[in-house]
Amino acid sequence: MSDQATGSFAPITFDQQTNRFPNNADLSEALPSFSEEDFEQQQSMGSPVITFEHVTKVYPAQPNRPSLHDISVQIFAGEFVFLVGHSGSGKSTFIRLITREIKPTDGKIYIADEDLTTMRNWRVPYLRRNIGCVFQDFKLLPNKTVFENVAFALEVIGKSRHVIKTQVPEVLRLVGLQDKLNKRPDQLSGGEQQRVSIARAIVNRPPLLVCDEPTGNLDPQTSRGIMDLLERINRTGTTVLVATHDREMVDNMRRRVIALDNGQLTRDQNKGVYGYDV
Ligand SMILES: Nc1ncnc2c1ncn2[C@@H]1O[C@H](COP(=O)(O)OP(=O)(O)OP(=O)(O)O)[C@@H](O)[C@H]1O
Repeated sequence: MSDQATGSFAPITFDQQTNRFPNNADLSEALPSFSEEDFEQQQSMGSPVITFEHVTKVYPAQPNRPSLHDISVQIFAGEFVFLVGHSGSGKSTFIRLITREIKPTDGKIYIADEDLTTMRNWRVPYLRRNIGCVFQDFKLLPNKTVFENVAFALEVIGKSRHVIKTQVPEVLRLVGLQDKLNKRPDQLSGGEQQRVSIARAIVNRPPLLVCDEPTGNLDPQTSRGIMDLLERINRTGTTVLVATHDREMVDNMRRRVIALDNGQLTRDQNKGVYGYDV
C-alpha cells in the first residue's frame, strides 16, 4: 500500500474570534486552507483546543482510587501530542473525558471555549461533530463498503448527497484508498481498515482528532504508515492527540509527549521520547 496519498483536504477550524465551535451548518463550507506560516502564527497566538483544569476522575466502581488525579494541561491548535503511560494509567479516561463520554468528578474541561462540565446533553452531539475519533479496533460497519462506511458519518449529520459525493472520494484519496471504495472491511488489511476509520473520523473536517491506540493492532511497518498519515492530517491544521504504547513511534517522531502514571501527569515534554518512567 502506497503512503504517498494526496488530497486537498483542509479542516474546519474553531472560530478565530470566539474560539468556539463553528456553527455545524457551516461545516461543509471549507475555510481557506492553512499555509505553514498561518499555522505557526496560529500556534504562537496560542488558542487552546483542549484545557484540563485540576481534573480528577473517580469511577464509582473504584471509589478509593482516582483514575485521573488533579490533571491540568492545555493542548493548542495545530499541535501533535502523544499521550503515553502504562496500561491503567488513565489514557482512555483522558480521551473519554474529551468526548464527554464521561464527566470529571472534579475540575473543569474546555474544548475550545466550550465548558464540558456544564454543557447540556443536547449539545454533546455537536461537540462530537468537531472531534474525530480513531480506535484500536477500527469500529467499521462490516456490511458496508469503504465508501459507505465513510459516507455514513456524513449521512447521520444530515449532509446532502452532493457533499457526500464530493467529500468521501476526496478523503479516501487522502488516506490512499481511492482504489478500494467498493471493498468491504473483511476484504482489507488491518492497516487499510485503520485508514478507513481515519477517513471516517476526518471526513467532516473536525478541528480535533483523538486516537486511542491507533496502531495497537498493527505491525511496525503498517503502524509507521498510519502515523505518517496522522502527521499529514496534522499538517493540514488539525490538532491531533494520540494515546499510545508504541515506544518506537514516539521516539522516532519527537513530538510533544504527555505522560500519565497511575492517574497523575508525570511529564509534559516538547519533542519528547516515550521514556522509561512510564
Ligand atoms: N468504567 C470504569 N469503571 C471503573 N474503573 C475504570 C473504568 N474505566 C477505567 N477504569 C479504571 O481507571 C484506570 C484507568 O483506566 P484507563 O482505561 O483510562 O487506562 P489506560 O491508560 O487507557 O489503559 P490501557 O492502556 O490498558 O487502555 C484503571 O485503573 C481502570 O481499571
